[in-house]
Amino acid sequence: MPAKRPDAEPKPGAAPVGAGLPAKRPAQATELPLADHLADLAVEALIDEADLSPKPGLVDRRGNGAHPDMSLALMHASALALWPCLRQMAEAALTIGAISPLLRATLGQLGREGEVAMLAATGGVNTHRGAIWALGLLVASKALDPQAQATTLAARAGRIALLDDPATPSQDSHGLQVRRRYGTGGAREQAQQGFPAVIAHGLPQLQRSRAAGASEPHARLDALLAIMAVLNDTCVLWRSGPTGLAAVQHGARSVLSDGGSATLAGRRQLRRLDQHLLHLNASPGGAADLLAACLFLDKAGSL
Ligand SMILES: CC(C)(COP(=O)(O)OP(=O)(O)OC[C@H]1O[C@@H](n2cnc3c(N)ncnc32)[C@H](O[C@H]2O[C@H](COP(=O)(O)OP(=O)(O)OP(=O)(O)O)[C@@H](O)[C@H]2O)[C@@H]1O)[C@@H](O)C(=O)NCCC(=O)NCCS
Ligand SMILES: Nc1ncnc2[nH]cnc12
Repeated sequence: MPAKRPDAEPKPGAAPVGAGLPAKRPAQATELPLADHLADLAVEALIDEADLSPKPGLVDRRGNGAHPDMSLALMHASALALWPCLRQMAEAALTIGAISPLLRATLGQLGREGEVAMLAATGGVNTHRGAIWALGLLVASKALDPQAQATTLAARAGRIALLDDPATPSQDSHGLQVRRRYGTGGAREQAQQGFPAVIAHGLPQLQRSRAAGASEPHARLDALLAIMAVLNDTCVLWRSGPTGLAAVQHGARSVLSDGGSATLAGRRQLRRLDQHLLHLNASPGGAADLLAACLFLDKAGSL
């Protein structure tokens, strides 16, 4: 959880937290400005994703997976460094009030500033570029319509992503190089289509696994696997090409078809997948970002 901020403190003389409210209502939802609350939820989703273990090929509580330049502490530092940028994105959406070229340009500028903050916090390592993109759009979408549920939020985020940002630098990213080489879409297209990997796969799997009695960490691991099974992850393609992507997608499906991470057979498949990905130097970093988006939508979609 991010550190509690000064403006989260009750004002002197204010009614005690929860006074007159049903006992279980989260105090934070009623006390904080919406932009602060959405930034808190987004950062919490990033930290929950990083902590979740055992994730194949990724940084988690066990170690740095296929990323010699990352660690769990670095992921946490990166997530916390993104709070101001995510808050400003929500604030911009609240102020501008509608999907428009101005909102797109403002989010683009804030996103680039967020990337600078991330790189400063990590000493130049790209820990969360895809997450800034996905969560930035989703936080803005929720700020535009605080009552909206997950599917509507993701679809509206997609409409923002479809707008051009004239200030987008013509930098040759890994994602663009992969797109040229293999003809697949990446983070941009996933957002523009309304995050189908999350809405049609990650979130339903999260709910199915919970309903089947899986613990919360197992349900979240299953949601990650459901995303991995369908995503054209440019992080995987960049590092290990179509062979790596096939291994990720096939391996993730095998865990789920063997009963998921809560079963002994599923855990055996998961261990095999982790070893295989480390051998290939493959990392499903894009799927990890989308798991954070899924966890954000799970909470923000039911506020
Ligand atoms: C539109 C942008 C997302 C840019 O996209 P593009 O594809 O051009 O750029 P990339 O730099 O490749 O970043 C995309 C990141 O998105 C993640 N990702 C990959 N595939 C998907 C997918 N199908 N769906 C969703 N998300 C996906 C992925 O992030 C993770 O991978 C990171 C590590 O990747 P990489 O940099 O390749 O690093 P390594 O493999 O470690 O490299 P080596 O060590 O081998 O050198 C990991 O940390 C995760 O974060 C991709 O990295 C968007 O970013 C953009 O336009 N930004 C500009 C500002 C803006 O407009 N912001 C809007 C704010 S709302
Ligand atoms: N847990 C993780 N490990 C490696 N790259 C990531 N990008 C986002 N989350 C990640």
